[in-house]
Amino acid sequence: MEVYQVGGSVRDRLLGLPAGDRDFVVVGVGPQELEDRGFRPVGRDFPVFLHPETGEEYALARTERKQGRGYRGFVFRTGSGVSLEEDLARRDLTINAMALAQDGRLIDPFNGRLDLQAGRLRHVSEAFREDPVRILRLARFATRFGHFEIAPRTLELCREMVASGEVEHLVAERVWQEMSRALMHEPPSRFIDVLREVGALAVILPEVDALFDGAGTGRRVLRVLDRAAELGAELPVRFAVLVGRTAEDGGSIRALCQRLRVPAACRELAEAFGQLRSKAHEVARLDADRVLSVLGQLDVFRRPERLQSFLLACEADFTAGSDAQASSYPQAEMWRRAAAEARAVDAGALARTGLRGQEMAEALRRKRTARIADVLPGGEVKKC
Ligand SMILES: Nc1ccn([C@@H]2O[C@H](COP(=O)(O)OP(=O)(O)OP(=O)(O)O)[C@@H](O)[C@H]2O)c(=O)n1
Repeated sequence: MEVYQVGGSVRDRLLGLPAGDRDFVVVGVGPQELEDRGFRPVGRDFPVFLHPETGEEYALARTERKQGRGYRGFVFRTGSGVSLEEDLARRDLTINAMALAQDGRLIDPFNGRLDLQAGRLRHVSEAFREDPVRILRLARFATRFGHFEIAPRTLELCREMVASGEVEHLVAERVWQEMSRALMHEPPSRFIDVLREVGALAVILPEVDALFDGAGTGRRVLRVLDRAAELGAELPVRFAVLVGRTAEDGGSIRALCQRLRVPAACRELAEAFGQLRSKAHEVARLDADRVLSVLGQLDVFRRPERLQSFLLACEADFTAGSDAQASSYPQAEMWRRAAAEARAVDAGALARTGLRGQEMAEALRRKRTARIADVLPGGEVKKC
């Protein structure tokens, strides 16, 4: 049996990048022979096996052919008759379609190395069409390798795939998997730009796509996204600034997140950012009651860590782009101090004085607003 290292680990090795997971292709044997050698079958849809010692993935060389729509619509031919070249030919991009033989020889029938050197993302063959996830992967690689260009025919192919309705059948988990990885590269706006360029954004994130129709909100959102990346923001912050402003058109961030099965931490921050960003910027003009109400909406009493992410999203929003007056965000410090003061009120001590229910809530509110007022620039409590 012949064994070849294939896919992303070969690409990254040629780029001199640290090795991630290695994948292997096995040629010249069938599934039974691999099992006889102690490999454990794991693939539900494809014949993939784990090496008995290293646990690395070994797949039988296979060809795929599309049957029906969506991610599960594959039938494939596999077995000892499929060659390495046939296997490589059904892969997505030339830079991902190289193989390394055990003696160190590079097998590169589609000139992946040349494309890697030239900084070019190019599909291997028309078989690219078989899997719409590849559009997202293309956009992700374009983001990860920021200086790479996408071959015109590859872009055209993606547009044709979108036009044929293929992208509508993407499984939510796969979309989120690619998007969440892509947003962590720099600058993350490239991911959105590529998806827009091929028309896929309108299908995957129509709410975000719509921001590009009118007064420049879309471009502005992308600047904020890149600024969040510059500030070293985590995924929830990047996601929040990307989708937060879709609520302004009456859209529902919740519905968007449910559709894509976005994790709760990302969804909650996006909703908070969407609702509260303007108030956060204006803290100097808010009275203590309003400040307390925002802190309550952010749930900072039960989840103090949320404030930090929220403020980072707001900072990116406030300081992004050429039209920003400010490069710093002093509001963040005000919010932190206000939150610290509000949290310092001893609710337990109040409860021990015998206050209950509404009275207790009111007393707590008054104590908190009094302390918050001390650290606000105006220094006053609104009388109500
Ligand atoms: N939709 C897909 C997914 C994967 N592949 C092929 O399978 C290989 C392994 O895929 P995967 O491990 O998911 O990604 P990598 O390319 O290794 O990239 P990353 O470093 O981002 O994991 C890819 O290189 C590519 O040859 C493909 O052709 N089409």
